[in-house]
Amino acid sequence: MAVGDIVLGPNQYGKAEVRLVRVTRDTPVHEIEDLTVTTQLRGDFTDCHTTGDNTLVVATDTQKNTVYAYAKEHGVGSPETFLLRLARHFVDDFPQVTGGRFAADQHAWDRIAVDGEPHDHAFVRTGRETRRTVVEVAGDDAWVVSGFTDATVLKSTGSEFWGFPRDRYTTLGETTDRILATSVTAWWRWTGPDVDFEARYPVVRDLLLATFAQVHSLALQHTIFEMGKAVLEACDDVAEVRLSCPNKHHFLVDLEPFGLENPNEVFYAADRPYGLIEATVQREGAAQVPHVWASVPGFV
Ligand SMILES: O=c1[nH]c(=O)c2[nH]c(=O)[nH]c2[nH]1
Repeated sequence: MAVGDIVLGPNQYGKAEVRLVRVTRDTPVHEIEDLTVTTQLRGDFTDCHTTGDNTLVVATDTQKNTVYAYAKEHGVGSPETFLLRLARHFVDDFPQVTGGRFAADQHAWDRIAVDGEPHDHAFVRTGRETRRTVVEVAGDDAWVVSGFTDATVLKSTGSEFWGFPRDRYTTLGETTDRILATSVTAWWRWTGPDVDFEARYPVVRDLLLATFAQVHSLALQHTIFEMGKAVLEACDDVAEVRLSCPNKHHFLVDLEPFGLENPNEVFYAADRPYGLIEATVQREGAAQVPHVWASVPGFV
């Protein structure tokens, strides 16, 4: 092949955002699991792209059907386990599939309370954050990242911001007591695929949010580093943590024109612009896996 010939570069394909609701109804107390699943296969698909020969193409419709059939046959369980099981099927059962990317968002439901009791089969979607996972597979290797988006958190004190450089464009005042609010997007990479994800996910998630609450913040940068550090210190099965946090500014309203004092009580919650603070927290010298992070949405 001569230099300059047109060739196919990296590619993947699959079904995006398969909406799956699995009801477990073995007893009168039903359980629901609600996921949005994306499958993307990688492998020997050159002929399809270059000549239209579909001999090796596992149709995206088949991929979608497999998601539903696997939910019936194997149940869902943790989204991570569900994706690993799907990934192994596509890679092990189709020789042309060498790997892929598999992603799931989990939508949370609570039981509706009736007379103070949780109802057996009626649910309300919670406004909580969305749990997410991405699984990357290449041959026998698998990498799993878990995380969540849109966990909106606020502390009404315990946050300072001062000591920053001042130039002729600086108007921001220094403060030793402000509201700190953000919508946490957090992702962490597990050291391997053999993790009890259902047990470990809430441990990491709760630790991140508890650290947000407990750290006396000198900057949002300071807080998010401490959040990641707390997880790495407590969890041997987590290799690294990535956080993306918009600084949801709360500006003190000037009530002086109305003859009122405002000792950090009345704020204007600004929408835009917002500071966007992002960081990776990792173990020194640890091996990096940039190809996994390249497929995690929402990171620079
Ligand atoms: O926690 C903060 N970090 C910043 O970098 C910054 N910049 C700013 O204007 N406010 C803040 N707050």
